[in-house]
Amino acid sequence: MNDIKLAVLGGEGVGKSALIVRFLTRRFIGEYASSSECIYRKRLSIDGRQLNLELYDPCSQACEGKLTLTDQIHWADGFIVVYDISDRSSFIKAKAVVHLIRELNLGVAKRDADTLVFLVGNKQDLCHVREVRREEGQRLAAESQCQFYELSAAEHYQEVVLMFSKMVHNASLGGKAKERRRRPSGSKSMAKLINNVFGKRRKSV
Ligand SMILES: Nc1nc2c(ncn2[C@@H]2O[C@H](COP(=O)(O)OP(=O)(O)OP(=O)(O)O)[C@@H](O)[C@H]2O)c(=O)[nH]1
Repeated sequence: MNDIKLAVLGGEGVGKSALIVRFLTRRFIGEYASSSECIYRKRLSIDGRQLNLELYDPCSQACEGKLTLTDQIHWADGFIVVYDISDRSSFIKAKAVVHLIRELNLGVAKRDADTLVFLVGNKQDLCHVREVRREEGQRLAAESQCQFYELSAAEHYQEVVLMFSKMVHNASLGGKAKERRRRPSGSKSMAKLINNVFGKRRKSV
């Protein structure tokens, strides 16, 4: 069975957990416990093949044993780099992350380079307070050979699922045999994820 490892990266509060939880549970919850990094696991069937999906959700705050960004990049097969369209500083951070991925992935085959980094402008529902134009995201994606999405974890369930499904599909075709840096701890089962979302959320919506 194939293992697919995806890292959802980006600045603080851009909606990384919201996107992951939306994809895994269909739900959008206003606030998430985010004091620790974690890996969510899910079994998927894509094109008739069974896959073990691991989704890495980093913790933006300093926490013990936290993977460095470089470690995160080495660990993953594919990257979803998220910014918040209503926060320019998050776009600058996303740009830096994309550039670092490109620097560290110089040896990756061109086909993989094109398909395995997605740039995602989240919180499209906040377009009335937009600070990053859609064209800027598109330009960065084109310059950096990423696929571009602008969507809202809060309002666009179908788009979120499509985006993750496309990435899983691309990563499953990548057939990567690269050395993986496995994390023995810090993983969460679906039960724990649901507990995290519903039992420990910081505040309700
Ligand atoms: N309006 C709106 N708010 C969103 C959306 N996605 C996430 N949020 C909100 O943005 C805030 C941060 O969301 P998180 O999912 O915790 O973001 P994160 O990137 O995981 O945060 P850290 O782990 O702390 O870096 C929360 O208040 C979410 O409710 C969205 O699509 N639209």
